[in-house]
Parts: sequence; structure tokens; C-alpha cells
Amino acid sequence: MADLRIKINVDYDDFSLSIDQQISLTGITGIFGHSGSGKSTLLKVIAGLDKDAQGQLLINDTILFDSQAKTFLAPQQRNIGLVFQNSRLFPHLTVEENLRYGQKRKKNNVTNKPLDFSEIVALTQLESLLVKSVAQLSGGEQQRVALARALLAEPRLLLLDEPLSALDDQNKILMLTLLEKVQKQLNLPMLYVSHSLAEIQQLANSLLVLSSGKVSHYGDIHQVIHQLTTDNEILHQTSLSLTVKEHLPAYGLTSLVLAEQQILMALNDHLEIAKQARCIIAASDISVTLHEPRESSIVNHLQGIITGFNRCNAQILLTVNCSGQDFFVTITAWSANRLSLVLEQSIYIQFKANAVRILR
Ligand SMILES: Nc1ncnc2c1ncn2[C@@H]1O[C@H](COP(=O)(O)OP(=O)(O)OP(=O)(O)O)[C@@H](O)[C@H]1O
Repeated sequence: MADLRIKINVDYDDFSLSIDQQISLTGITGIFGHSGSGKSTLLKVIAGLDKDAQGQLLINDTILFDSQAKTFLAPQQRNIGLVFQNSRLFPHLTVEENLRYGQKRKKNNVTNKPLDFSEIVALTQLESLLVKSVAQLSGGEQQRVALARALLAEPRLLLLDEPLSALDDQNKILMLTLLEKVQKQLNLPMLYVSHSLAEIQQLANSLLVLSSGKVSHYGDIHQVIHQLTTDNEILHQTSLSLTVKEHLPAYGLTSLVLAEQQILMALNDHLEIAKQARCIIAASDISVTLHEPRESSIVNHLQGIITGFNRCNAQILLTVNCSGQDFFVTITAWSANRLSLVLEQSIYIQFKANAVRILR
């Protein structure tokens, strides 16, 4: 397993980026932060596009730069691919010519099996566009060309900086599906920058959060989302991956496994049985009861223990552990008083099937 070791400082007139973090290069790592938090600057340093950074950057034992030792690998020597918001394609060339250019940038010392041109063209759905000039393509098509061109250079790491921001909703979904497929099929680690947490949640396995040029959180995506929820930094929510058990079309439901309990969601028969489904449940969509609500139309009621009790303005954010999974629930201080809720108390949480939102 590859690791990216980042120990860098970048000083601009009004902004400093200071990062000391080791990132595991597996799957997709989301890089999230508000505008101006330093996301693009970090990607530029990794790509070798910022020569003024101080410190060290390594992938395993390979030094990408070490300012003290005056070592600096040029961008084309790093074997790192880039896809930006507005892809920089050659407008006077056809799609195929743009892609062949990507292929020429391939380094010889790659360890992965060589990629087949037509395999990448098929994967990125560009077969029918090869002879077109890129100037004739839509924004979504151009982004797919940019992705294919980056892949054909056979990078060991792919950096994506807001690759969807210029696309409409339909093209965003297409591109997200494509990126997930590409990542799995080529086993290519990706760093995916976005200021949209919703976008990152659909793709990433791990999450790095930047705040004013520093890393505020890093780790498994669900754990970091839970941390951001308890820190009141995002809309309170439970983020989880569950195994799909069965579809119940007669009832309009799909069931998911939560240890010895189950969660029912609105029927989604696109989900594959026995595969993991990633979902979120807004804390405001869950309520608590002291006894199991057997005579309610609400389909989900899970037994759990209150493990967290945080006041947040006039609301209480409860953490309730059900079968080893933390759920977040917002209730009013009035309800907390009326039910005399305390830490370690055994209660039930309840939520409708429609409250379970599937991300992928
Ligand atoms: N070359 C530069 N010289 C001086 N300041 C810069 C330079 N590049 C970026 N900055 C500043 O560094 C800060 C971080 O910029 P950066 O583009 O990394 O943020 P970001 O998190 O990617 O933001 P956004 O989501 O808006 O793209 C900003 O305040 C920006 O103005």
C-alpha cells in the first residue's frame, strides 16, 4: 500500500499552508474545505506546480521534493495525473489526437499493466467522439477527454480539482459514476478536491479536511463526517455503509443489515444484494422514544444507548449507539427534559424509510 507523506509550508502574502500529514493512497481521498482553505494550493504542490513550497513530499521512498536537500522532481517526472475544473485540452486537435498526446507522456518505469487505448476510450465512453475536434464538445464531454488523457499517461496517482463544477446535474452523475468505475478497474488512487461535501461523500473512502491552511480532520469518511457533526461544522447527520439484504417490492422497501437489527429504506432495486450501500440520515429525521413503538407507521425503530449529549443552541444533539453504530439525533431541549434523557440510558430511535438517503 502506498503512502503520501506531506510535510510542507507554503507562504503567500496573506495565506499560509502548513501540513504535516501522511495519507494512505488507497481508493479515493476527498479533500474538503471552504473556499480559500488551501485545497488547490495543496494539489499544486503535490503536482509540482508550486516551486516555492518548503519541506518534503514523498510517495513511499520516492522523494518528490525536499527543499533542504534541494531535490525537486519536475511535474512530468512525478507520474501524477491532473484533471482540473476547466480541462486544458488542445483545441486545435481532435479527441483522438488529444488522447494520443496523453499516451506519449507515459513514463516507462510504471509497474502497473499497460493500459489499452481502446479500453480507456470505452471506459470513458468516448468511442463515438474520437474524430471530433475538442472545440465541438460539450463541457461534460471535454471533462471525459481530460480524464481519459490523464489516465493514458498511466499515473500512479490522479489529482482531481473540482472536476464537476462546470457540469450540469446529469453530467455530474455520469462523471461520478465513471470516476468510481475507473478507480476500481484501474486500482488508481485519487485525491479529489471539492468544496461540496455531498459530492465527496458519494465517492471518497477517506476524507481530509482543510481549514485556514491546516489539516483539521483526516480519516475514514464516515468517522470524519461523524466528527464534523459532533463539532457542529456540518448539517448533523449519520453517515454509514450497510450491506444490502433484500428487496421487498410488494412493500416498496429494501432492507439493509445493521448487525442483528435491520434498516428499511424506500425500494431501490438498483442496489446489488450483499454489496455495501453508502447512506446518510439527517439527524433531524430521527426521533427517540422510551419504549419500542410497535404501533407506529414509522418502519425503523432501533434499540440503542445514549452515548453523547451535546447542547447546540436550543437543540440537543444526541449520539445513540445502536448495534455498534453511532446515530445522531437532534431533539429540542424541551423533549430531552420531558423524557428525562440521560447518558447511558437505553432508548429507541425511529425514522421513516424515506429518511435513508442512498449516496451510492
Ligand atoms: N500564487 C498565489 N499567490 C498569492 N496568494 C495565493 C496564490 N495562490 C493562492 N493564493 C491564496 O491562497 C489561499 C488559498 O487558495 P486556494 O486556491 O488553495 O484555496 P481553495 O481552498 O482551493 O479555494 P477554492 O475552493 O475557492 O478554490 C487564497 O487566499 C488565495 O488567494
